Amino acid sequence: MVSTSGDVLAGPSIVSGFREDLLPMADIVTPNVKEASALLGMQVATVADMHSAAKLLHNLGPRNVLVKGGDLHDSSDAIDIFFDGKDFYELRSSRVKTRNTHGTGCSLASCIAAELAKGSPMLSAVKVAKRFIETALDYSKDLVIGNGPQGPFDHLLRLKNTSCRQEAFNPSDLFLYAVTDSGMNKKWGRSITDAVKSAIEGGATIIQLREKDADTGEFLEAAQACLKICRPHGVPLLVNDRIDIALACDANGVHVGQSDMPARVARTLLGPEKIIGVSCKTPQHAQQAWIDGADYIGCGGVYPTNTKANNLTVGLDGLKTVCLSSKLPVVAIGGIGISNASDVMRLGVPNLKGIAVVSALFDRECVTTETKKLHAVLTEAQ
Ligand SMILES: Cc1ncc(COP(=O)(O)OP(=O)(O)O)c(N)n1
Ligand SMILES: Cc1ncsc1CCOP(=O)(O)O
Repeated sequence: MVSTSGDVLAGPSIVSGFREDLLPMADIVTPNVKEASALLGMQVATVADMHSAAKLLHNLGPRNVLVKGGDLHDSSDAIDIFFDGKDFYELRSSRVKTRNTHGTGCSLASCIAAELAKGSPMLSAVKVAKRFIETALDYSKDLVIGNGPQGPFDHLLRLKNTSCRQEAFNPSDLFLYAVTDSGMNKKWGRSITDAVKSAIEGGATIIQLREKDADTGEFLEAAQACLKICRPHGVPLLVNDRIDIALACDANGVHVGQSDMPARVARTLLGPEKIIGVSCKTPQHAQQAWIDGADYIGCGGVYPTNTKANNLTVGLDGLKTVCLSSKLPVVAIGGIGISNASDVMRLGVPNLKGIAVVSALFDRECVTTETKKLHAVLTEAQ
C-alpha cells in the first residue's frame, strides 16, 4: 500500500477493500508503520503505537498481525510487533545501514508464505523470514544499482557463491559438543590447541572455548589459533561469554548464560549469521532465547557436576520439560559422560540434538580416545 520509500501505491478504494474484504480472510497481515497508519486512520510513530495498531488491526479480522518498524529510525534495532490475538512479541533484528531496501516488504511476506507452506507455525515462519531479510540486507548493503534514493536488495543470496560466508547453523553439529577448560588442560599439561585438535580427531562436532582464567590477549590468541584448526574440518568454534573475542577473531558464534550479555544484544552485535547458544534451565528461559534470536539452547546440569560451582541440577525430567517447550534445538550439559550419555540421548525428544561435555573429555589423559568412545556411545544410542 505504501512502499518503504513512502510512495502511496493504493488509493482510498483499495484501502477500504483491504479493510472490509481482504483482512477478514487473511492468516496474517504485515503492514509497515505507514500502511498501518493508512489502514487505521491514525499515526503510528512509536513502538507503543505499533502495539496498539497490531491490536486494532487484529480486530479487523486477520488471525495474526505483524507491524513492521523498519521505518522507525530512532531505534538502533529494527523492531517488529507480532500479535496473534493473545500475545504480543517484540521481534528485533539489527538495523542494516543501507539504501538498498527496495522490495524488503514483498520478500518478507513471500518468505513467510514459503515457511507456512513448509508446515511452520506462524510465529516461527515470521522469525525465519525476518532473519532472512536481515541477512539479505546485510549481504546486499553495498550494491550500487541505479540512481534513485533507494536501491534494490538481493534476495537470491543463497543461490550465489557464498563460499566466503559462514555456513548456516546446522543443529546436528550439537551431536558431540566439546567445551574446553583451561584448568583441566593445565592439569594434564596440554595446550588449548592440542586439546581442540584431539577432540576434533576423536569426532567432536562443535567446540566451545570456555576459558574462565585467561586474560583477554591470551584468550584472543588461543581463539585465533583454534579457529585455524577448526575451519579446515568444518567444525564450528564458539566462544563462551566473550562477544568481543568472538568478533575479534571472527569465530562462528558465542554461548551465553542467563547472567551474561543478553542473546538479543549479542545478536545485534554479531549480526544474523553467527551462531548464538543460550543456557536455559526453564521453559521461560527457552521461550526468551527463541524470541531473542538464539540458534540453540544448552540445558543443564542434567547431572551433578564439579566443573561448574553451585550449578543447579535439573535432571533428565528438567531437561525433557525444557526440550518439549523449546522451539530451538537443545544440547544437554552437566555431568554427562560415557556411563550416562545414552540415557540422555534416549530421552525421546526430537529437538534434543546432542550432549555438551567438559570433564569427560578434557579431565582425561587422552582426549582423542575419550572423544572417540563417547562418539561411539552416542552413535549407538541414536
Ligand atoms: C552448551 C553449553 N550449555 C550451557 C553452558 C553454561 O553456560 P553459562 O550458564 O554461561 O555458564 P558458564 O559456562 O559461563 O560457566 C555452556 N557453557 N555451554
Ligand atoms: C558449563 C556447565 N553448565 C552447566 S553444567 C556445566 C559444566 C559441565 O561440565 P561437565 O561436563 O564436566 O560436567
